[in-house]
Amino acid sequence: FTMADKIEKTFKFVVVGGGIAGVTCVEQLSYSLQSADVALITASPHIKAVTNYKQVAKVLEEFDVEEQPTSVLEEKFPNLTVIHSAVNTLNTRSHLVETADGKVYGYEKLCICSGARPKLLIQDKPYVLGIRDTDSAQEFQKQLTKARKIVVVGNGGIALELVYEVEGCEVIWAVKDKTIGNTFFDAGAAQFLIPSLGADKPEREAACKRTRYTTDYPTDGRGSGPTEPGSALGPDWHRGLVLKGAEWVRTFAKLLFWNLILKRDMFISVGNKTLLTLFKKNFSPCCGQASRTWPVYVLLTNGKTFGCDFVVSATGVIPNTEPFLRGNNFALADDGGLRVDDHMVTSEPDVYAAGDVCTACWDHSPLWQQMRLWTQARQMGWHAGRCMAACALSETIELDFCFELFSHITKFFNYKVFLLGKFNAQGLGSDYELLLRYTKGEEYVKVVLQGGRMVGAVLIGETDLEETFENLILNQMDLTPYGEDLLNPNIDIEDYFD
Ligand SMILES: Cc1cc2nc3c(=O)[nH]c(=O)nc-3n(C[C@H](O)[C@H](O)[C@H](O)COP(=O)(O)OP(=O)(O)OC[C@H]3O[C@@H](n4cnc5c(N)ncnc54)[C@H](O)[C@@H]3O)c2cc1C
Ligand SMILES: NC(=O)C1=CN([C@@H]2O[C@H](COP(=O)(O)OP(=O)(O)OC[C@H]3O[C@@H](n4cnc5c(N)ncnc54)[C@H](O)[C@@H]3O)[C@@H](O)[C@H]2O)C=CC1
Repeated sequence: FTMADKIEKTFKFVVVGGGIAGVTCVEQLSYSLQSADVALITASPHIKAVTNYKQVAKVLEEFDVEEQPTSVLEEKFPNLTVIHSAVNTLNTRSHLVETADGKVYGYEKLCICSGARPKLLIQDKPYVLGIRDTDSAQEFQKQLTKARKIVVVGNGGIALELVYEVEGCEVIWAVKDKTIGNTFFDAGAAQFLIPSLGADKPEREAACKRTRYTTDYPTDGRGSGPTEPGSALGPDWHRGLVLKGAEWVRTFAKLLFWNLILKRDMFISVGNKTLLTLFKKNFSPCCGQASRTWPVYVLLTNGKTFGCDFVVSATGVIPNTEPFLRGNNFALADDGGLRVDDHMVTSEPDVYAAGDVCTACWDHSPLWQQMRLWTQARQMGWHAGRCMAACALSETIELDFCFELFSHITKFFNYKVFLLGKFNAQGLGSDYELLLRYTKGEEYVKVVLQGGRMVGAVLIGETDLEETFENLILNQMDLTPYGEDLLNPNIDIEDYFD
């Protein structure tokens, strides 16, 4: 039998993936073309739905995200069919997909929103864990309850959240950069945040304009199995999870080894007896661990060795492209994502992609860059849905305004964080100026100026400057006359520019 002999049904639109990109795409399609047959094929039993969407400013947005049963979507959109299975094969010439249960579906237009998975340093469960979906977060939590010491490798969003949240367990944080949080922060911001690592956490968290993610889900055994990747966790994923180690104490050691830097040469020897014995021969004990043996040892490129209960590899993501590549001719970007143009179209006819699986390869606005984030997954899914519908109706649409300016609202170490535009002067070379305002423990404000115009900003703490700064970046006003007054705390900057 060829795939074509087994076709169950042909849909006008098929979207693969029930994460935020896929669900937003499906919603947009079902809403714009109510007579069209739409199918959502997803490996996970629940979908991620955006709720309480609010536009904070022109591009800054916030929303809650809830994990919901797929029936909620089907009830809302009568033209939608949800198929619970993973896509195993795609044939772009015949416009067919085959799922893991052997069923074949035809499509006129397809959107791939299959997300990404952790780029682990080494695959070796349960000694090396990645965190992506609800299952992997629960596995991490389970392992942590038995752990005395863990090594966290990576310096991005997940590592930052983990080293702050984990309690009752010694944490060794292996960082290959000179400062912490390198994917979001420069050295100044890192310096501002470091004291929070040693400090007690506040009893009640500060109110925060941050996207909220709900990890509540029915405990009816419908959780996705280990072979089915679930959707990525998002903001607040650690809320509701107790992240405590075996030693239930409040005072715990958090070791920051700035010089523990390692990457390519990092070697992880996992519970294999031979390796362990060999390894122990050269093992130079540190941190008072001489008398213990550990399930796993980590040798860092600075020559230091650490034993621990397990390693968290928080070292970025790899787009989930594999099932779609065989037999097709997709152009891939250097980061492994499916290359898409400004209409979210891949290099294969009638195939679109959105969210973490794709790489935005259009000419970006000078103030935007792709980062694999929740907000961008929503924006891309929405834009892909609009483009697919417009194409079916022979209409043309422009790239949406949200891609004009990079914006991200989040929270680290219990501080509100707003990132705007070229917040770390990305790609500006040396042709920029920085203005800084820094109040220890309260706020960190950084403005990136180029030719007297604001092109980026980092706001940490309760600054209330986000809307004004977003406006100043978007309108590209010449700020030279204001000089350093721009950040003068005694001047109400909002009145200034009204
Ligand atoms: C721990 C963690 C914390 C995060 N925190 C934040 C944050 O604070 N702020 C923020 O902006 N972003 C955050 N992110 C990133 C954010 O979650 C992702 O960028 C976003 O969820 C990506 O959405 P997506 O729809 O592209 O992919 P995903 O959410 O990964 O969804 C992919 C979907 O595709 C399905 N799928 C995969 N393969 C197949 C297949 N072959 N067939 C059928 N279905 C398939 C999966 O089951 C899933 O439903 C975080 C990520 C993690 C892991
Ligand atoms: N609050 C937020 O906005 C959050 C966002 N996220 C997003 O979720 C996704 C996954 O998060 P992360 O895994 O933290 O990815 P990331 O891309 O944010 O960070 C990866 C980190 O790993 C480091 N790294 C890579 N290879 C390494 C190696 N071999 N050895 C040591 N370090 C290495 C990189 O320098 C980088 O610091 C990202 O897209 C991230 O933006 C995650 C958590 C919170």
